[in-house]
Amino acid sequence: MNSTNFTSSFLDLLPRKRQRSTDNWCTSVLECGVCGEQFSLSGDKVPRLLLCGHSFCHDCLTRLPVQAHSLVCPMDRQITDVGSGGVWGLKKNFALIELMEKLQLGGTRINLSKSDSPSTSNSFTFSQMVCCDEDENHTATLYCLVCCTHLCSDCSTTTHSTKTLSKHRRISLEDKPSQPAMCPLHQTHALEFACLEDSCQYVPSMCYLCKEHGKHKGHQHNLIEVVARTARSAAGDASERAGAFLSQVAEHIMRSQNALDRIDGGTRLSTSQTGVVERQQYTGTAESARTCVRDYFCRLREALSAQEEVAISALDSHIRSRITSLRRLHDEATALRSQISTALSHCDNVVRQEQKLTKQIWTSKFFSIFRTIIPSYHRGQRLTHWDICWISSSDNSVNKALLRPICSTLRYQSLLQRNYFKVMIHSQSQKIMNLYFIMKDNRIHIGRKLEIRVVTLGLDGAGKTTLLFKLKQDEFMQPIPTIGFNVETVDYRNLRFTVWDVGGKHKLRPLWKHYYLNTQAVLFVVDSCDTERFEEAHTELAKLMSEKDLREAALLVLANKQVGGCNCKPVTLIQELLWLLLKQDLPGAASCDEITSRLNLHKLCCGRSWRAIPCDASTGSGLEEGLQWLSRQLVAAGVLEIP
Ligand SMILES: Nc1nc2c(ncn2[C@@H]2O[C@H](COP(=O)(O)OP(=O)(O)OP(=O)(O)O)[C@@H](O)[C@H]2O)c(=O)[nH]1
Ligand SMILES: [Mg+2]
Repeated sequence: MNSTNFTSSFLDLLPRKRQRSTDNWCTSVLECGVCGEQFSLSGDKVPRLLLCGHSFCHDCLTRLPVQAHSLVCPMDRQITDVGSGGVWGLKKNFALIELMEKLQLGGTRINLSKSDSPSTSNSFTFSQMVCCDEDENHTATLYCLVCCTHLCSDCSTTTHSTKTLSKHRRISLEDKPSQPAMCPLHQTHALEFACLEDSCQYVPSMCYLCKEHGKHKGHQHNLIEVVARTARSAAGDASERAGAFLSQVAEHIMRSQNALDRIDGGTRLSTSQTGVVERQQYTGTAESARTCVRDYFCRLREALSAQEEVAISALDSHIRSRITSLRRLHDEATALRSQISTALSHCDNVVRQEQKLTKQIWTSKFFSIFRTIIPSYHRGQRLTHWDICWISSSDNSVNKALLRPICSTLRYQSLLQRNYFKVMIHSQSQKIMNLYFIMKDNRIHIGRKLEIRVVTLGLDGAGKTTLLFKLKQDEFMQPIPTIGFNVETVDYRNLRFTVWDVGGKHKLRPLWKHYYLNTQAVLFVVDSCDTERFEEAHTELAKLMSEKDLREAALLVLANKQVGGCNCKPVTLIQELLWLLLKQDLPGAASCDEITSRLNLHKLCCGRSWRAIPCDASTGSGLEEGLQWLSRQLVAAGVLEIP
């Protein structure tokens, strides 16, 4: 039945005098304002309520545009927030639904159906007043499914009073099926019962004959209406639960959407005072957090840049002060340099004058020496290479000037010794200038020092390193045992001794041979107190003396650890105490003569220039004597002569 039928039936219910005035009201209240179709109690045409109070059917609302979860009322443009659940989130217009239900139950026949047929779906049907088939004056309230008759209550009792007819099933007229379904096997009988047997393989609906005599005989069964009502109520419950669940889901969706909106932000519609709908952009918490972080780092950068400025300005001021002080120092240094230059030039002048003077002095000194030598020669005393020695040097300038007058003088003399003459010619031809005259102990030297290579050997603990440091620095030290070697240069008069001190431990002695080559003198140190090791010292010395590379080397045996460098034993209490305090030169120290004898030096060093000298590294006594002897021996051996 269409909407017009429903409206007219409804209006029939109203008092006649009100029918005309309420005509428009019924139309607007019971019909959707968008599609113009009547509302239904459920389904697509159920009325849903907007915030502004207007109701529209569900179907039309779903077709309206939703912007930012908001619907605009097609009537008055008011905004309704539908949330994330969409149209499903809108409340049904229960007042309208209740009204429609009351109209249905109000004694007047209202047929609220949800038929699938297009003609009846989604519409109410108000049936006409049905008369009782037995008596037209009666209004039918029952329908007999077997007789297919409309009956009032009284007529139903009277007509179906017999035993057979009383079994006819009669239903309320409201439940009368529009087209009663007929049994396919017994086409004159309606389908009244439903089979409840799970194992039944036949169609579950059955007629009376099927139940009593047919395939469903003996099966559990119930009335179709009862089964349908049960099923309907179960479906209703399920639908209710689904609806509740749906609203829960919608609520969750709405909450999550709200949370998302709070985080992300977005757009919302709002109505201004003038009634214009406006879009409003709002920011989420994420953007606020980003802004906070940006602000923080911005402030941090500003603070850093301020600190940078402060640091740079402090650095600048420090640099400025340093530059100022350095400039001042530079100026002072420049002034000092000019003063020193002036002083140097004065010094140069003085030196030049001094050199002239020196040259004259030396020339006259040489002449006097020559004058001494030459008369000696005249007297028959022969000049040997011991008396005159000539050493080369790279320093040409001064001595060339010195040699010239000497040479000329010597040429003038006719009585020159052969060696002497040869030396002078040699010097002229090669233009080598340093000159040494060694006249017995009376030496004169001009030029650089003579290099002498000396190696110090001896047993471990003899005092080699102590002696070396005493020679070099004139101080008594407590050295650690030497592993490897020490080397020092010691200047003595016009000589420069390069002294190699090699460790004397037993396992280091095989390394001694690497120091022999070009050695001009050997210092063999003996611990005078360690008498028990004299034999060992003798053995090592004997090995040394047999070395080919040391054949020409002078040997100086230093009997170390002797007080005052002499052989005296401690006789006074003070001497005794000194020995004990310094742990030197114990009373049992052997004398130099004893050491000479114990080491058998006379035999061991036969044919070589050697000497044994007592010494003391703590006081340095005996060292001067040793060096003096050594220098003489080297000169005597011709080590200092020009080859
Ligand atoms: N009483 C006394 N002790 C000395 C003297 N000379 C050295 N000594 C001590 O003897 C010890 C050994 O001295 P060093 O110079 O190390 O002996 P070394 O010959 O170099 O020994 P190595 O390096 O092992 O070959 C040290 O404790 C020195 O202080 C001395 O003249 N008198
Ligand atoms: Mg040493």
